[in-house]
Amino acid sequence: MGERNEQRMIFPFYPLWVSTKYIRSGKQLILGGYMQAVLMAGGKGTRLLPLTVYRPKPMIPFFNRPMVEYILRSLVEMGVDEVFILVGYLKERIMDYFGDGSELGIEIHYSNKDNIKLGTAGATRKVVDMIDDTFMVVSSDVLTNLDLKALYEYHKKKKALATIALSQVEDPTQYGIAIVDSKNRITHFKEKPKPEEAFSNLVNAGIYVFEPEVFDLVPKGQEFDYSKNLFPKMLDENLPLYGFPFKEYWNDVGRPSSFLQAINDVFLGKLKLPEARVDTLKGNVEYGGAIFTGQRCRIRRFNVRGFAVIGDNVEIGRNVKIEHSVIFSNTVIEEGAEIKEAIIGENVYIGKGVLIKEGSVIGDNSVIEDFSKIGSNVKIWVESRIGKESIILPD
Ligand SMILES: CC(=O)N[C@H]1[C@@H](OP(=O)(O)OP(=O)(O)OC[C@H]2O[C@@H](n3ccc(=O)[nH]c3=O)[C@H](O)[C@@H]2O)O[C@H](CO)[C@@H](O)[C@@H]1O
Repeated sequence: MGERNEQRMIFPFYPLWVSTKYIRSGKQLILGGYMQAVLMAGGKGTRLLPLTVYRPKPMIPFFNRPMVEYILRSLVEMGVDEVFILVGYLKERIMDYFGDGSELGIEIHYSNKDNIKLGTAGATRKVVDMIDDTFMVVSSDVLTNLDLKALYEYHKKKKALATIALSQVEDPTQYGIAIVDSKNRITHFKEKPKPEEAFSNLVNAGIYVFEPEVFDLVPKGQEFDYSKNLFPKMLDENLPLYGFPFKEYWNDVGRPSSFLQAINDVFLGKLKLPEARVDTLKGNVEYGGAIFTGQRCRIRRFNVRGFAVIGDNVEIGRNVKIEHSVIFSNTVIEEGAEIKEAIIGENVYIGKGVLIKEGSVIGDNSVIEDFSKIGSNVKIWVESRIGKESIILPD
């Protein structure tokens, strides 16, 4: 909003409907020819702690790129020209990495830099004055093969005021659930239902299309959420809120287990990431597993089962066994260590013969000394030091 006001001061006689972004970007003044989107990236990612102590959830590396980069690239691919990123928690990490968006070929602006608690719809409200036409809002947490263009066109065809992409899941209790009528108009919506209230397994996938005027329903400067406030309000007022059920891959990476699942799904070809460059390095694989490494790694012959996804500058000693695990950058794993279904943070030292069991997460900058054992589902906080031959068990 601030930016537009500034521009209006510079060009005080531009009629209101001429958006200044056309002037900035030199794009053609064709209605509908310029697409804008909003990316929600202010959340804390609490369920992924300790991985989110030093990085916001969207910046968690996924095949050595921030997770959010994939959805941003999908927006670019569908023709989006300008993205407003709603930042908050650890915003600098996002802003430093993506800058003005020129490397991705889009124009990026950041909003809610003061991290005011406005909720997702309230924070979008702040940038809506800069948006002239139908636009998309996407969560930065999701990895999906959903055809964003098809969703956008569906919204247009239905003449909806808002359309929610709906995925089908087995357990809907962690999500917002919707019931649609035969024309896919949403008739009921409930955020995070109790098991007995779970009347549908069609869930809000965190990807929406809106007409800007919907935001007249959103109070300025107040906390207002899409799922808890805006969608129920639209239903109360009988406004056209549509669902777009889709069957393509979708994973909202809520927990360490769903993060590992998403990695596995890339190797299985279920989740397609153009940038993932998944390779199987034959010769290093004893049981038949797939390995993906970043740059400048020093790796001895080691055993992989399932997969090992390894960041930059990682050192791995002899006879290490890695099974369905992810190792972030700058980490050292000494001889004979065994790591199973775990996520090892950045700049971690894992001593000789250390055993890390399934479901564990080791926070950044930690040291696990020789022959220690980390039990199943243990979260080791950042900067921890686990002395030699220690045993850490879950609660
Ligand atoms: C209340 C809400 O939205 N619920 C939806 C959200 O649940 P979920 O519990 O995942 O909602 P979160 O609050 O974690 O975050 C949703 C999105 O909003 C962003 N964010 C969050 C808080 C904040 O202050 N600023 C901000 O930008 C997050 O980065 C994220 O991209 O996504 C699910 C799909 O994944 C949907 O099924 C839920 O209906």
